[in-house]
Amino acid sequence: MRQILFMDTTLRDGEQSAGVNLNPQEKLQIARQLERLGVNVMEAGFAAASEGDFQSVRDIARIVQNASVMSLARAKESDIRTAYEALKDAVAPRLHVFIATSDIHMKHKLRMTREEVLDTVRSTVALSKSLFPVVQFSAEDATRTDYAFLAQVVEEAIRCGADVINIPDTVGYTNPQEYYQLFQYLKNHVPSYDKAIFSCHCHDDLGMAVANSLAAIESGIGQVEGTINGIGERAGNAALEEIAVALHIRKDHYQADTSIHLKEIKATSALVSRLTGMVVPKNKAVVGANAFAHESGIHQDGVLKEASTYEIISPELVGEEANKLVLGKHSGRHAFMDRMQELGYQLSEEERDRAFRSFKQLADRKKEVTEEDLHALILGEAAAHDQPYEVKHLQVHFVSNSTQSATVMLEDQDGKVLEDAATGAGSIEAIYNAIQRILDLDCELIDYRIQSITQGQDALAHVHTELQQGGKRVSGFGVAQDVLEASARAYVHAAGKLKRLLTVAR
Ligand SMILES: CC(=O)SCCNC(=O)CCNC(=O)[C@H](O)C(C)(C)COP(=O)(O)OP(=O)(O)OC[C@H]1O[C@@H](n2cnc3c(N)ncnc32)[C@H](O)[C@@H]1OP(=O)(O)O
Ligand SMILES: CC(C)C(=O)C(=O)O
Ligand SMILES: [Mg+2]
Repeated sequence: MRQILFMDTTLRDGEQSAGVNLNPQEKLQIARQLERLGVNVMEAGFAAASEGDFQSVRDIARIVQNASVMSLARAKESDIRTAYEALKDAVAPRLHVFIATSDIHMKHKLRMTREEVLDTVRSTVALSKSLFPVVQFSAEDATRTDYAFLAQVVEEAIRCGADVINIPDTVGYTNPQEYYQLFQYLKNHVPSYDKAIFSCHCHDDLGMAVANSLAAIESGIGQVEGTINGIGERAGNAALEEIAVALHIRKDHYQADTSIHLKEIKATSALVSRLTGMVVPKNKAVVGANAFAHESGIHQDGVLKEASTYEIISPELVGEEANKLVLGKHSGRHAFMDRMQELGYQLSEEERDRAFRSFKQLADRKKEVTEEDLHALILGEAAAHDQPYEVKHLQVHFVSNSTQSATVMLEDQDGKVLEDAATGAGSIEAIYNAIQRILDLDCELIDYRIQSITQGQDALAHVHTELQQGGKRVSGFGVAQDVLEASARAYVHAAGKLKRLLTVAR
């Protein structure tokens, strides 16, 4: 198995994401975590860019023991010497010197001829090599560079001392097949190809950064570059965690090893997201919140029987706690019953059917049915089945700044339907008056409490009531998504008990 080196540039190219600005402490925190992750090289910054960047590169160079620390530098003597000052205390310092080689960049940005660029490559790579044990040279915008000229530049860079040659797809322009062929071309047209390690560096403008990186690896290169969570300039860089996991899961295909401790992936991703403020999309591969979540009944059933039916990556592999079977409207009985058992409910066949029906009704209205919902559901079911009356229908007419009216329909245990209407100062009072009329009660509401037991806009409401009449005091509760419905259920629960007690006492 060949070894693929991982060069992480979260702290340099990643920080080039619009709106991201890491302070030196935050960069140190990320650097420590990258070391734990096991990257071979970390690009700590661009030392000549600012005083703050210089300090960060120097601080990181002083603490990192198990990875090479690198700074970016333009092909300019002053940038190279500044990087040298920042990196001189590193255990394994490395310089990354770059210049653009595409006609577009040379003509419009650098305003240099090919000959001038070649001369600059020779002199700056040689200077870099006189200061650093390891020099990486990048031909910026390589994928839009004339291939013959690129081969010439690369040969000169290796001849002048470059140890690593990076062929960046700076603007995310290439595709897997073309990038693969470009490395093949260089292998065949750069005489000193074998004297350097070739590296890929991809951007995601066309959404192909990871695929392009994997194609480069297939073409035989030794180093891959990218960032955690794929953050970076414009659409970002290749996501290193995705590449590491792809190489691991498809080892049969890529036949390559890495030094990445996959278990550190989740922690690294979370830290980078928190400190940069770049939120990881839920559906992002490997580290998204939904990466190990199954919602549909058929998938959940498969995963419960054998996880590999729908999971090619086990969550534990990347430091994620466990997969998640999200209960929602696409879930089936297997997942529902599995969760019920997990929550400690031993339900009879009949209770199970009833609970599953209620769950499906709730799931139709709610994005995700949470554990609290399930407890509430069972609680509500229990309440509904230990009482003489059930709310069948509720209609409330609300008029602002006026008396409210409600029509309530109840069903008793024999299936008899009872209905009445009443008014009240508020909607709940109107409902309660209607229920009192139906049950022929003249009770006092001692306590009424409402609580949201689940989270979000579609949370379930839990209402508690206490009623008193003729020296008898009873309580009841009701659960529903709608507050008025939960209130009606809670009142009917208590009123049913009260009616029973008063009848027995007579
Ligand atoms: C593909 C990449 O990601 S490259 C890295 C990009 N990262 C950054 O630019 C972040 C840090 N950059 C900075 O802080 C600033 O741009 C600095 C400090 C580097 C330079 O700032 P300034 O001196 O004000 O120059 P400015 O950024 O406006 O322009 C860049 C200059 O560098 C030149 N240049 C660009 N790339 C290179 C290179 N690889 N080698 C030599 N010169 C270069 C440009 O031609 C331009 O030169 P000019 O001033 O003679 O026209
Ligand atoms: C500095 C270089 C390597 C770069 O980030 C790019 O070309 O994308
Ligand atoms: Mg880049």
